[in-house]
Amino acid sequence: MAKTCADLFEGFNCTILGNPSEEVSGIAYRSNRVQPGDAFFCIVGLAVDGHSFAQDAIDRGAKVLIVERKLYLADATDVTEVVVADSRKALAYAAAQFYDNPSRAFSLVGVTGTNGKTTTTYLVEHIARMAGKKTGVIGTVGTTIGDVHEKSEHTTPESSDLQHLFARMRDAKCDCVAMEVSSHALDLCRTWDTRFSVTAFTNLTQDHLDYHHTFEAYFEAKALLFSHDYPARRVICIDDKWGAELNRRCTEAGDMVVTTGFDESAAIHPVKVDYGVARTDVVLSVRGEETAFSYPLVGRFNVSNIMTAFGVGLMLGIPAADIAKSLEDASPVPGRLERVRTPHDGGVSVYVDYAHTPDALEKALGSIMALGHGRTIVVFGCGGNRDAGKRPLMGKKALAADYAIVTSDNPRHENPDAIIADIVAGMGDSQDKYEIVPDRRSAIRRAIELADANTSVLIAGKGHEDYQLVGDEVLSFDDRVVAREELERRFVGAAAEAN
Ligand SMILES: CC(=O)N[C@H]1[C@@H](OP(=O)(O)OP(=O)(O)OC[C@H]2O[C@@H](n3ccc(=O)[nH]c3=O)[C@H](O)[C@@H]2O)O[C@H](CO)[C@@H](O)[C@@H]1O[C@H](C)C(=O)N[C@@H](C)C(=O)N[C@H](CCC(=O)O)C(=O)O
Ligand SMILES: Nc1ncnc2c1ncn2[C@@H]1O[C@H](COP(=O)(O)OP(=O)(O)OP(=O)(O)O)[C@@H](O)[C@H]1O
Ligand SMILES: N[C@H](CCC[C@H](N)C(=O)O)C(=O)O
Ligand SMILES: [Mg+2]
Repeated sequence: MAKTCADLFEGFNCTILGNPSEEVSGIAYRSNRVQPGDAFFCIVGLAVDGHSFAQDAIDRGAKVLIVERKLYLADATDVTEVVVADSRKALAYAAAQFYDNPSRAFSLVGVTGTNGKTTTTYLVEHIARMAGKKTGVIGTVGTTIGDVHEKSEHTTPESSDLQHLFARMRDAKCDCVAMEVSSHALDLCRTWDTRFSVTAFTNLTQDHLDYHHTFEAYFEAKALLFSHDYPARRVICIDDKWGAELNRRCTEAGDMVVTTGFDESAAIHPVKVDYGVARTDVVLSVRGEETAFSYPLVGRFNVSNIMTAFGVGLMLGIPAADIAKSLEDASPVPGRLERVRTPHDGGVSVYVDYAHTPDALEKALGSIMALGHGRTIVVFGCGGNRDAGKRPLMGKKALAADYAIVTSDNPRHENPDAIIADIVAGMGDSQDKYEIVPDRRSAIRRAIELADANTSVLIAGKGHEDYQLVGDEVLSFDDRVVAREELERRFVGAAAEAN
C-alpha cells in the first residue's frame, strides 16, 4: 500500500511543513538517484552537505524533502519539507516504515568486531541453513538471499538500502539473516531502527582510527549494537579487554549473554584443539558440556569464530549436537586463508587472506607458520585513504615471516610509494628481511620465484576482492587468479624447459 509522508514519520519527532498526505513512492539519499515521487533525505555528510542537492532532487521529481534546517525553496511551493533533528536517523526510521519493518520478519543476527565478522556470519548462515532455515547474509563479500549472491558496495549498507534488502529477504521468506555490522554503520545510524534477535562481538584491535580517532570511540561505536533490543541475546568473545567490558555492561543490563574465549571462564571455550592443514579438530566446553567435532577451517583465530558462531546457534535455539554436526562441513569463506590450487604449483603452498589489520596479519601469519610448511614469505600492502596508523604496525607484524615483500593494496587516492614508506617505517633496520615491489602482480611473481616446495606464501590484504582501486579507477585484479597464473608461469615454464 502506498505510504504517505505522515505514515513514514508516525511516532518520529519532526515537523511536517506542507502536505502530510503527500504520497511517497521511494526513499532517496543520493540526488542523482532520485525518481519522481521520492522523498529525498538531505544529510549533512563528512564530505558535503546534502542540503545543497535539494534543488537537484526536486528537479528530478522529489516531492518531499527531509531537512535539518528549513529550506523553503522559492519555486518549490508544492514540495513538503519535514524538519528533523538528525536526517540519518530519520532516513533509517522512515525506510523501516516504508518497507513495513522488515527486520521483524526473521531472526536477525548482527556481528561486529574488528576481525572475524565475515567468517562468523558465514558460519552462522551455515548452521541456520543446516537447521532447515532459509537464510540470508549481508556483508563484505556481498549479499546472499537463499542461494542467490549479489555484490555490495559496503560491508553494512546505508540504512534505506539495508531496509530494502531486508524487505527482499522477507519477501523471499528468509527465516534467519546473518549480517556484519561495521563500526562506520553503527556510528552513521545505518542499523538504527533495525531489530536484532542476537548480536555478537568478535574482538577489537587497531583499525579505522582515521574515522573514530581513539580506541575508546571505536569501541563505543561497536557497543551501540549491544545497547538496545528486547529480548537482548548477546554472544561476546571475552579474549580482549573490550569484550570483557562489553560483557560486564550487558550482564549488568540483564541481557542474556553467552561468553566465548580461550580462557576457561568463558561459557564456550576449547578443551582441546588439533590444528590440521585442512581441518581442525576441537573439543569445546559448551556451558559445561563437552562437544567434540571437526571443521574444514584452519588457524587458531578460526577457533574463536567457530565458538562465536556456536554461541549464536545456541541463542537461535539450535541444539548443540546439531550445531556441532553442521560445522563438520562448513564451507570455507572466500579469500580467508584460501589455498590457491593449480596442478603446477611446484609444491609451493600459496594462501590468499583478507588480513588488513595488524592483528589479522599476525594471526594469519601465525596460523600458516603453525601448519609447518617450512619457510614463509608474506606479500602485503595497506589501503590508501584508510587508517594510516596501522601501516607501520603491519610492517612490524610482517617481520614474523621469514621474508616480506611490501607492495600496494588499494592505493585509492594516495601515492603508493608513500603508503609503502609508512609501512616500512615500522620495519626498523631489518632491510635483509624484506624488499619493496610496488606493483602487486610483480610482488606476487617475486614471492613465487623465491619459493620452493618447503615454502608457503601468504598474500594478504585483498582476500576475495577481484579489483584494485587506483585513483578513481577500478582495475581488474584478483590475488587468487594472479597467484595461479604466476605459479603456472614459473612451474609449467620450468617443466617445459626441462623437457
Ligand atoms: C565514512 C563513511 O562511511 N562515509 C559514508 C557516508 O558519507 P558522508 O556522510 O561523508 O556523505 P557525503 O559524501 O558527505 O554526502 C552527504 C550526502 O549528500 C549526498 N550527495 C552527495 C553528492 C551528490 O552529488 N548528491 C548527493 O545527494 C550523499 O548521498 C549523502 O547523503 O555516507 C555515504 C552515503 O551512504 C557513504 O557512501 C560513505 O561511505 C564512504 C564512501 C566509505 O568509503 N565508507 C567506508 C569507509 C565504509 O563505510 N566502510 C565500512 C566497512 C568498514 C569495515 O571493514 O569494518 C562499511 O560498512 O562498508
Ligand atoms: N577472530 C579473528 N581474530 C583475529 N583475526 C581474524 C579473526 N577472524 C579472521 N581474522 C583475520 O581477519 C581477516 C578478515 O576476516 P573477516 O573477513 O572474517 O573479518 P571482518 O571482520 O569481516 O573484516 P572486515 O572489517 O574487512 O569486514 C581474515 O582474513 C583473517 O586474517
Ligand atoms: N573493509 C575494509 C577493507 C579493507 C581492505 C583492504 N584491501 C583496503 O582496501 O584497505 C575497510 O574498508 O577498511
Ligand atoms: Mg567483513
